[in-house]
Amino acid sequence: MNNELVSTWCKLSSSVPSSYVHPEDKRPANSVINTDEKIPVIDFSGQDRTEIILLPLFSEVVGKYTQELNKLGLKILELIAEGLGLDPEYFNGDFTAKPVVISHHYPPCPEPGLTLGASSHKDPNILTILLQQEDIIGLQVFKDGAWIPVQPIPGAFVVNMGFMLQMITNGKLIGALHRVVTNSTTSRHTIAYFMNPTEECIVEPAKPVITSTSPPKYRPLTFGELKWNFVNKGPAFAAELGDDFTKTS
Ligand SMILES: O=C(O)CCC(=O)C(=O)O
Ligand SMILES: [Fe+2]
Repeated sequence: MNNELVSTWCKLSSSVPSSYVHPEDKRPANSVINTDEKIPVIDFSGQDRTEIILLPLFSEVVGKYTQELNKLGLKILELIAEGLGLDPEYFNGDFTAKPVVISHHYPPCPEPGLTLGASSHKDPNILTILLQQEDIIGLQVFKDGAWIPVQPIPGAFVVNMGFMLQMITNGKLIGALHRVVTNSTTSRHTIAYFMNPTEECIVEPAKPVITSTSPPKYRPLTFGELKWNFVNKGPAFAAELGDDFTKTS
C-alpha cells in the first residue's frame, strides 16, 4: 500500500516518470527567473483582529480557519471594490458564497528541472489566499517575461487574484499567472483558501466598470462553465476568452 504513495515512490526513484516530464519550453530549468523583483506586501497588523486560534480538533481548526480567512478575503475584496468605484460590499454575496480549502503536498522530486509541482495557471475563482510553508520557496509568479519566486514571509499569506476578478473588472485587474516548482531535497506543504462563488453564479464585467471607452471584453458565463473549461482546456480556454497570459499589467 505504502509503495503506491507518491512520497514513497519519490524516495525510491532517481528519475521522473516520463508522463510527468513537461515539454522543453515549459520546464522550469529553461525559464527566465527574476529574484530581484519584490512581491507587494500588505501589513494588516495593528488594525486586524484576525488572530488564528488553533484548537486541538481538526474540524474546529478548519472551521475557524475558514471563518477567519473569509473575513480577511472580504476585507481585501472590499478594498478592491472601493478602488474600482464599486459598492464596497459588491463581492460579499454570491461571488464568495462557496469557499474551498485545499491542502497541497509536494514531495521532493528527483529531477526538478524537468517537471512542475503545478503547471502555470491562473486560478479561475475570484481570490485565493495561500499559506505557504515558511522554509521553502516553491511558488513563482510570472511578471514582465520572468518567473518571480514568492519568498514565504512568516505570518503572511499570499493573495492571488483569479481570472474571475479579471473578468468582473473587465481586465482592469489581471489574474496572477503562477506555477509551483519542486526541489530534490525537501517536501513542501501549502494550504489554499479559494474564495469561490456558487456554480450558477454569472461571471461578467461589472456594469459600473463598463463605459463607451471600455466596452465588455468578456462574455457572460456561469462559474461552473468557467471552472470546467479551466480544468479541461486550461490556458487555451483563457485565450478563447481573449486573455493573453503573458500580459501582466
Ligand atoms: O501550493 C502552491 O504554492 C500554489 C497552489 C496553487 O496554485 C493552487 O492551488 O491553485
Ligand atoms: Fe493556483
